[in-house]
Amino acid sequence: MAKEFRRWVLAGVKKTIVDYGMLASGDRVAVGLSGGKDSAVLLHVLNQVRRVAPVKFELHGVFIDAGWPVEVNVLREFCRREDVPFYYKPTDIAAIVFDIRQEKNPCSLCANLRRGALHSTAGELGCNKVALGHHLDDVLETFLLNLFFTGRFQTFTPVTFLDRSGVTVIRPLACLPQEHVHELARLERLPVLENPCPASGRTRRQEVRQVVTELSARYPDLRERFLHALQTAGLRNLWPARH
Ligand SMILES: Nc1ncnc2c1ncn2[C@@H]1O[C@H](COP(=O)(O)OP(=O)(O)OP(=O)(O)O)[C@@H](O)[C@H]1O
Repeated sequence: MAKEFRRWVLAGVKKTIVDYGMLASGDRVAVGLSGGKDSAVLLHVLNQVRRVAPVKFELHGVFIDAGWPVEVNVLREFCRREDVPFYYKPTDIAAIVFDIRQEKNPCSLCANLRRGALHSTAGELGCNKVALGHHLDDVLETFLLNLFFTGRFQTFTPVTFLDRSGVTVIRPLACLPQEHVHELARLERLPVLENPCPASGRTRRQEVRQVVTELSARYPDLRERFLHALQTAGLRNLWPARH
């Protein structure tokens, strides 16, 4: 059963990679490791894809240290086990967000700074791609966050080319619901670090996550329907721009 599940997840991720043309021969991919389950699964699964894929690409694990105490050696050891080089980048992000800027809603600034540091570190390492561990629940939550708080239809895309840094961001787990990502992390006993962020657990994203949990108890196919809607959305079905 567990073997079947592993195979099913691997096949799903491979399909997403092929469907969206995420990887090509010669790619050097910086895999953003946050210490959380999602990015641990991302590295583990990409490494399996690497072993069987017809295209040859490299993986590099990258951890951006925002300035909170974390057990970085756990990530170093995880990368060693996966036989992937590990890079550690110290930064002052926590001090900028909480002490200097004293942000009331710190999450988006913190995420932007971490992402900026990850892209520039990828560039320093000669990586042309950055892989992030966002899964289908993240895509849905981001869609709802944008709808509820900014009035826009907008969410992460599976592949995004960034003009400024010249790197391409890929999200190989984008079609996989969170419960499957977490189940694989459990089965494979992947390392998970405690999130030391003081804002963790009381964010708008947590609020929307609760909404998704409630809605999916009532409409169990919600995530799959949302994914289908995203993959088949046509502008014809939306309103035209106003004159
Ligand atoms: N400190 C970091 N260093 C490197 N990459 C990071 C870092 N923080 C986040 N990332 C990357 O960005 C993705 C999305 O970040 P986010 O903070 O939303 O994490 P998450 O959805 O809780 O996922 P995870 O379970 O991996 O922490 C992560 O999956 C990871 O690939």
